[in-house]
Amino acid sequence: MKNTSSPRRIIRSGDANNDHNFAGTFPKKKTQSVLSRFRAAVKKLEAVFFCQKKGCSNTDDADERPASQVIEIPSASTDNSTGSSSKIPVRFKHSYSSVSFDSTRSQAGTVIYSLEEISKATGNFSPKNILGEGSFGTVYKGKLKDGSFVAVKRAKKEMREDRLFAVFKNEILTLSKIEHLNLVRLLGYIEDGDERIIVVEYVGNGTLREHLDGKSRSELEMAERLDIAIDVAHAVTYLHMYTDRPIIHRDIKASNILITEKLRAKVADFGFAKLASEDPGASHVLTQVRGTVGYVDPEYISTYELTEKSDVYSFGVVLVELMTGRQPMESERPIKERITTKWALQALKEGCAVVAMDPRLQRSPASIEALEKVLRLARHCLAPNRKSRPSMKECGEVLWGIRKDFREKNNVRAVSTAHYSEQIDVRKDNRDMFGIEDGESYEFRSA
Ligand SMILES: Nc1ncnc2c1ncn2[C@@H]1O[C@H](COP(=O)(O)OP(=O)(O)OP(=O)(O)O)[C@@H](O)[C@H]1O
Repeated sequence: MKNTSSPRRIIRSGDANNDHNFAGTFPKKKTQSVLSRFRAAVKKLEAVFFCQKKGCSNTDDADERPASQVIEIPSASTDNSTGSSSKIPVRFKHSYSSVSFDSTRSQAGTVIYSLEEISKATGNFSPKNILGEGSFGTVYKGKLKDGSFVAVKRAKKEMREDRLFAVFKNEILTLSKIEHLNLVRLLGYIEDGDERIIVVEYVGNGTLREHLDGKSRSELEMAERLDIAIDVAHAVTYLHMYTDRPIIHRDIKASNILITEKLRAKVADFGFAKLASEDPGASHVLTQVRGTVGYVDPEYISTYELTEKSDVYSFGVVLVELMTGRQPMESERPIKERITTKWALQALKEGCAVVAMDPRLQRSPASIEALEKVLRLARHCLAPNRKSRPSMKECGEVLWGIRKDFREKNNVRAVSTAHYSEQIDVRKDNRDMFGIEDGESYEFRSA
């Protein structure tokens, strides 16, 4: 997701071609039934995938974005990054590969909408229905015939066809495999002429970044921030552990976390996601570096090796954002504060984490304790060596503990506050009873 201040994407080009494009196009017979069109599409993609596996083609990675949206880091001249896969150190305990599809599962519940239907739903893509702009294109709010709301992601026309197809396909195929309360649900898609549209669940309360920037109606207190962190941890744990093959999101960031009316979180934007190999022994995939500046695992940048721990690193950055309210990089700040993770973890180290606490958060012993614990977990997630980082599941468990302690301590406070307000109420009753005006001094003596 993107707003004007959102960080830029990284694409590191020219390295191993272990990633593959989805080439080809969907069939376009409009008379076909919705389901049979989707099946045909998946079959075609499977054919391409198997062809790639046999070495028929070795195209570049799927998810290039337009040049204006990405940073291209020149490929390193070291032997693992010359662009020749033969020079890449083959350290695959197991290998991750490009997406393969389970045609029966991936179709479940997905609808192929007609352009007319979606055009109508969005008021002919009216600017007043624009929810935001991303590197893929414009996102509109749509209202379907049944009255339900959807988010309509319409790809930019000027995007190069093959690149666009790849991003589009990656998002559809990844989303069609998943179903979790904390992940934005794919509802359907459109491929019609040069139109590429993805229809997803509408999440109506903005992004986490907007909330942290104070651009939304509701303030996020510590309790809500802990809930959101847990929701994201659950969503990513599900991607890493409970799908048929692990999925690495590769772009976990505050602007890709959508907030519901109840202030819970849903992770969105699967344009960069990757599926793991079917080989259960594999430990990583060699791939072009994708992600957003400030969130990308430095070990992934330097080795090109992608594992689930790269998502854990990005999650560590999000934890720091949640506690400080700041963006990962703030160039207007004094030098020491420009890289938010560094600044906040230094404050933690010096025993003054509260200095880095979001000024919007209420200060209480319970919230300061939660802040310190979350920053400690973030430090763990941000470990330079991925082996030292916790799994996403462990992050979720630690956060559960933090939330439990916070709630208990907060409840104690709430109870004592309630007791205090009860006393105040009693006093007020007594005032009323004795007709004493507010502000007048009074004294009650026990009988
Ligand atoms: N499901 C949704 N429900 C409601 N609003 C959404 C939804 N998806 C996206 N948006 C809005 O549209 C904006 C752009 O989203 P989009 O996913 O296109 O960005 P993006 O392509 O991920 O950006 P980038 O790729 O540059 O990170 C978001 O910031 C958000 O405000």
